[in-house]
Amino acid sequence: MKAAVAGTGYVGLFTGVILSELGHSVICIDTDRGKVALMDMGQPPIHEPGLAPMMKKNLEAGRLCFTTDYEEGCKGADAIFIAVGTPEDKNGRADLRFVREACMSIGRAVTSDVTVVTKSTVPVGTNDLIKDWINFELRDSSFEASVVSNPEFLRQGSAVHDSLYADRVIIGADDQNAGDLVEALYFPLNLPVIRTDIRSAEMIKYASNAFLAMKISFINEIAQLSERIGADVEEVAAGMGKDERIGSRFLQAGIGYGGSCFPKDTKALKGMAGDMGYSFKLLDAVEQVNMQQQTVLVEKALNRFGSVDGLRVTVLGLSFKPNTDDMREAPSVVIINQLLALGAHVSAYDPAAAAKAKNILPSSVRLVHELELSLYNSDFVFLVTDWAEFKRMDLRKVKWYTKQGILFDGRNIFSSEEARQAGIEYHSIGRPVIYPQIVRGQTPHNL
Ligand SMILES: NC(=O)C1=CN([C@@H]2O[C@H](COP(=O)(O)OP(=O)(O)OC[C@H]3O[C@@H](n4cnc5c(N)ncnc54)[C@H](O)[C@@H]3O)[C@@H](O)[C@H]2O)C=CC1
Ligand SMILES: O=C(O)[C@H]1O[C@H](OP(=O)(O)OP(=O)(O)OC[C@H]2O[C@@H](n3ccc(=O)[nH]c3=O)[C@H](O)[C@@H]2O)[C@H](O)[C@@H](O)[C@@H]1O
Repeated sequence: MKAAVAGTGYVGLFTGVILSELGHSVICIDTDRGKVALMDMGQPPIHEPGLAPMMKKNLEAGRLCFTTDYEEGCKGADAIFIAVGTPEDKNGRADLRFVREACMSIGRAVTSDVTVVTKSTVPVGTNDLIKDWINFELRDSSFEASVVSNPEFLRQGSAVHDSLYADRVIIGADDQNAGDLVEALYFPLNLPVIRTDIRSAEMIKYASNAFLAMKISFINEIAQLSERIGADVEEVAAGMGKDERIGSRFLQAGIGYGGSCFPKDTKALKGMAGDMGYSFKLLDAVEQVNMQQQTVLVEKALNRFGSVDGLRVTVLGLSFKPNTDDMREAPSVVIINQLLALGAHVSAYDPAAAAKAKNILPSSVRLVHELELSLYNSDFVFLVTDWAEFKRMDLRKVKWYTKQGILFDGRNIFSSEEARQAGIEYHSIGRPVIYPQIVRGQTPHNL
């Protein structure tokens, strides 16, 4: 089959690459010329493990190509996917500007009846608008658009796996044939398919993201309490997660969720509820806890040192999660700005996100290109993103290279035992502080 995909961010590019991997002929359309030129040469504009070889293979096989031209893209397409961004607007609602522009371009370009498949995360009811926007452009022709809601559930950093082995494919369609067409496109993946009406499909996406965000905020509150009460949140999460009704995933306590979706989608869902005269009380708390959690590392440092004014801090990890260079809503930005406001000197290291971070962080942040170098001579270390490179690190390096061997781990990537053996002072989330073995006559403060 032939598919077109409008928008080549994470979701659009993956939709295109995966559909071409399944043997379909795919053309991806993006208004960003620079991006299209890059992708035409086989270079993905995002850092995502496994993407580049898959993209190159399908480009070379002639199943995948890129364009800025909607007429070229839409010509003969059995289905046209919309995967443009739906960022937060100034009121916390989803900004549908790009979706609307894509619809207008599709409506002007198609030369037959068309099935439009919405991958972008859009508020409930938007697919009705999408249909209207496209059909308005088609008003002088005999053609008509059908719409299908097909939300995306991939995670950045594991998008190849998530796409090939998705837990489910949601197909929301009022038109049976349009729904069948989308189901046929995914057929080779042999995934569980759930067919629903359009509004339920739209809601499934927001409800899923909000629920996952709630799970994270819940475990972060348990972490706060564990610290105060003398429990270990890692033990608690492991014990809770064994209950199949709860499940072990998304119970990792830390410095709060970030990224391009949880923050904006929880706000948008709250906004949708508000528009219906309903106050979504749980989501208020989820957001509040998340904001509080982004400040815990700095609070711990203030408790430990009294003031961080003039101290040198190494921040390990800048992207909002590992295996991506995405800096959107990254907790690192909030944390670094807090540190700078308190007079600390910040050096940072990230295995992939330095280039993107450079445009976002204040110029006073020293971006270092090697882990060991970033540690050298600092007063303490903040671990902010759980990159595998940090998990593999010999923890003794914190003792060897920094002034006092003090690590604040915002992702709990080391066990208390590892910290003990490395002889460092180790502060983490929801667990007791580990101090190096006290040598006679010394306290943790002058070790
Ligand atoms: N990033 C993620 O991991 C996931 C994102 N989503 C949702 O998917 C949608 C897309 O998100 P991202 O891929 O992160 O988007 P993005 O914001 O990274 O990229 C959007 C792309 O669309 C292009 N674009 C804008 N207007 C256009 C137009 N009129 N025609 C063609 N291209 C146009 C932009 O140039 C850009 O390349 C959003 O609704 C998001 O909530 C859903 C699941 C996962
Ligand atoms: O709609 C979207 O865009 C996507 O949003 C999330 O995916 P993503 O944002 O890529 O990454 P996650 O792995 O969900 O992590 C989000 C944030 O939560 C944090 N997190 C995650 C899990 C956890 O247990 N604890 C925790 O703090 C991560 O560090 C990160 O900052 C969802 O997991 C995807 O299913 C969804 O498709």
